[in-house]
Amino acid sequence: MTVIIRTVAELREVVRSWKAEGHLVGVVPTMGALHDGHLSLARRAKAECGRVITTIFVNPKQFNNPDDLKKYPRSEDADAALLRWVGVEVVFCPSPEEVYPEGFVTTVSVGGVSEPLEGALRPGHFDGVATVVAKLFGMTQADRGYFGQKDWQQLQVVQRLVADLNLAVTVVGCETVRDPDGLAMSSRNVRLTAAGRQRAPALYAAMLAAARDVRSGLPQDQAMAKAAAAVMAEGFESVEYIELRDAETLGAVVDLGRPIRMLAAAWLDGVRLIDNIAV
Ligand SMILES: Nc1ncnc2c1ncn2[C@@H]1O[C@H](COP(=O)(O)OP(=O)(O)OP(=O)(O)O)[C@@H](O)[C@H]1O
Ligand SMILES: CC(C)(CO)[C@@H](O)C(=O)[O-]
Ligand code: BAL
Repeated sequence: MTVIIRTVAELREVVRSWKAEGHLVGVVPTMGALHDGHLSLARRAKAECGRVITTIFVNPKQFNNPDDLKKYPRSEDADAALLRWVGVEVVFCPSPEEVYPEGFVTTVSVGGVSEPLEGALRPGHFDGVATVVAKLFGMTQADRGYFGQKDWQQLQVVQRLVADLNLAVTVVGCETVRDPDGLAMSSRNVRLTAAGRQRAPALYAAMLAAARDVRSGLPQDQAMAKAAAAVMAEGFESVEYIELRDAETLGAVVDLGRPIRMLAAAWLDGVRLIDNIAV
């Protein structure tokens, strides 16, 4: 049975009873408007944990753009139905006041890995993410937390947060789920026009081509510039970045022996798409 819980007190009560029964508890943090990407995280959590909580909370603190927050898709009833189908035990849907009651003043700020790319382009975003994720770990007392590789930099920020604060949770990074044409699933995709949706897979295609170019010896800068040009030729409004970075620190690639990630952000139809691949 799937139960919807809205208060921290009730959640703590349920988790206390699960732990007393010896269950491993998994948490899948989301902002709702669920798609198969989210459900893949929930299924993985179900396979690995005795009890699973999916959280649905559109966290105002991580939106640097008020318009983006206002337009963020919300579909709680449909989300609950999908989670019931996957069999998660609890859907935790707190109100903003429950998460940030009067008097709340703490901000968790992860250095280093939070600073470039998304951190530079969305000021305050990762402070908002780190703060709410730390709170969700505290509220759920989860043993395992499931995050998507689609938000690669976020995943590295969460790993750093857990390591630096010695949080007793294991972070599990899950593969990006894509539509058949290659577009990474994202809640914001519903805001694309039909024509934009047709063009959107060009981002992933350009990244795959750039990875092939780099492997066959084209200098990094030229390969990334070629990819950006290919995306613009498909009618994207702008490319914020297509870059190769150290996969863990998100710093510049200096050691070719370490894992490298290509990360991109681009605007299409007024929607900001992000993606990343291993190189
Ligand atoms: N296509 C995907 N494959 C795997 N995991 C995903 C995918 N999309 C989102 N996730 C993961 O689901 C969790 C919740 O993400 P979130 O609710 O922000 O959804 P989203 O689709 O990324 O929405 P948006 O990017 O528009 O904010 C995050 O850990 C995120 O990385
Ligand atoms: C991890 C998260 C749920 C925190 O609000 C959010 O950033 C997301 O949906 O990726
Ligand atoms: N999926 C990452 C959360 C955000 O874009 O705000």
